[in-house]
Amino acid sequence: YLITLSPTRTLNWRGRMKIYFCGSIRGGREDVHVYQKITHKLKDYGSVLTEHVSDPELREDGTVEGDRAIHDRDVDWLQQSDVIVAEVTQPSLGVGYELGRAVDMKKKILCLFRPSSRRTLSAMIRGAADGERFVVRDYSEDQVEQVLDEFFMSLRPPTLSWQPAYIWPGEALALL
Ligand SMILES: O=c1[nH]c(=O)n([C@H]2C[C@H](O)[C@@H](COP(=O)(O)O)O2)cc1CO
Repeated sequence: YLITLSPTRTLNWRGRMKIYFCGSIRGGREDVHVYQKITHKLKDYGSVLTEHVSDPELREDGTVEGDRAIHDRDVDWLQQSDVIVAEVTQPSLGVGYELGRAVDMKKKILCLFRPSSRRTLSAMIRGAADGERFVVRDYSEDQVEQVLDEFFMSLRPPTLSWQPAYIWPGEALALL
């Protein structure tokens, strides 16, 4: 009973996550095709709150009122999200800011960097990695799916302390 119920719960949890995807907008749109690939794959794992980031048609005017609305909406989405995935190859102030706020909110974070760009990732991102809550992965474009699968499969569902009977023995061991 325990063994059959728990994997189902875990799968349901994985497919229903709220995912905040970060990618450069005003920092430069050169990598938008990679953002599309990532967003497409992320949908296997839940809903992507920031789908507009990967929209090649995205146009924004940059008015003060508009910017405040974008900022407040995005901070609210960050708060709601279960996990943050950021493509950090193209440097972006907004993405850096989002990551800093997300660290403060103690969110689970995956940063994806492509060394083939010949850029060097900021020390404030590479140096924030702890391999647990803040993960930085070097990857190439053709590895998008594999890298995301590995990351999401490594996530553990939140502990349901009020529902201990549904914890699979394997998970219970992992939580110890
Ligand atoms: O129009 C926008 N909409 C929006 O959601 N953002 C957020 C999401 C992106 O992950 C990030 C991009 O920041 P930047 O524009 O500084 O590159 O900021 C940023 C802008 C423009 O700065």
